[in-house]
Amino acid sequence: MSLLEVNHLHFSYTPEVEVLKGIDLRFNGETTAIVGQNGAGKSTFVKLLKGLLHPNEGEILFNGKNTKDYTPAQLAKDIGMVFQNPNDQIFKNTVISEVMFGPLNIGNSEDEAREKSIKMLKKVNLEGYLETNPYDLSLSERKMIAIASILAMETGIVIFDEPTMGQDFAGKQKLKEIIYELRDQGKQVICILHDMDFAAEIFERTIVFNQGKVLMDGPSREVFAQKETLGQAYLEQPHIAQIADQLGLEGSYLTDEQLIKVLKERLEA
Ligand SMILES: Nc1ncnc2c1ncn2[C@@H]1O[C@H](COP(=O)(O)OP(=O)(O)OP(=O)(O)O)[C@@H](O)[C@H]1O
Repeated sequence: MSLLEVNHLHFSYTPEVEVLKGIDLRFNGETTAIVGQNGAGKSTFVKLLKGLLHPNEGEILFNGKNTKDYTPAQLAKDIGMVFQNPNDQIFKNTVISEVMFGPLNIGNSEDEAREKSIKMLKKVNLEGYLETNPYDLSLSERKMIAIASILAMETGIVIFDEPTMGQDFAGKQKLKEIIYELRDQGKQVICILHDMDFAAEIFERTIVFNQGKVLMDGPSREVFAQKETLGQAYLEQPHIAQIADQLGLEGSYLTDEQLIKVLKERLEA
């Protein structure tokens, strides 16, 4: 039994346009990137996983049980989702009350919620801003507040919608640390990304959405090696793979380290 199982999923916002056109996927713990051009249906898909939208056809099973048989409160304990735009998520007037809202909402005591929230705010380097209004901070800091809020709920599944958008190098390094830590804790991480370099470097599995369907699904190394198929979804290979291609190297290169190792070996030979 898969942790999350998606069968024959169809979804439309309006009767004229079908946004998801039959998705079948299983999630069994591997860190997973979802990529695809704008409008491919990625955000819609994760909103369905989180139970914010409901399928028109097909089903989503969490631990073998249809998500429509869970209440939103039950699902909230297990599936956390960081929205693409933190302004859609943040509504409290201090950082600490914003982060505590989720844990309190799923039944943590005031003390537990505060303790978990401070721990997560430390993780994103915002523990110095507990009483600050989130809207007095930058957008990238608000993104980190939104991330801390979801992490503080300690859900087994964590979904990120575009977490790298607007983050500088340090922010991306922080995200990388967080994703690795969640993976090491045995949590299911699913992450929508436009940054192919980040997807290729960090995620074990990559799913490519194209026009409401799954175009590719597999180990990131295999998916990102397929330049032509990525092109069909208007996606580019990660930069490292492009450089390796231009150098005429065979094989799949996803990280600087992999490419540097091979180049050193060649120079030394
Ligand atoms: N609330 C809505 N009502 C009607 N149509 C919507 C709504 N939200 C999204 N859509 C449409 O559904 C399609 C898929 O949108 P979705 O946001 O899921 O794509 P996406 O792959 O996440 O794109 P992006 O990378 O730009 O976030 C798009 O054509 C979009 O315009």
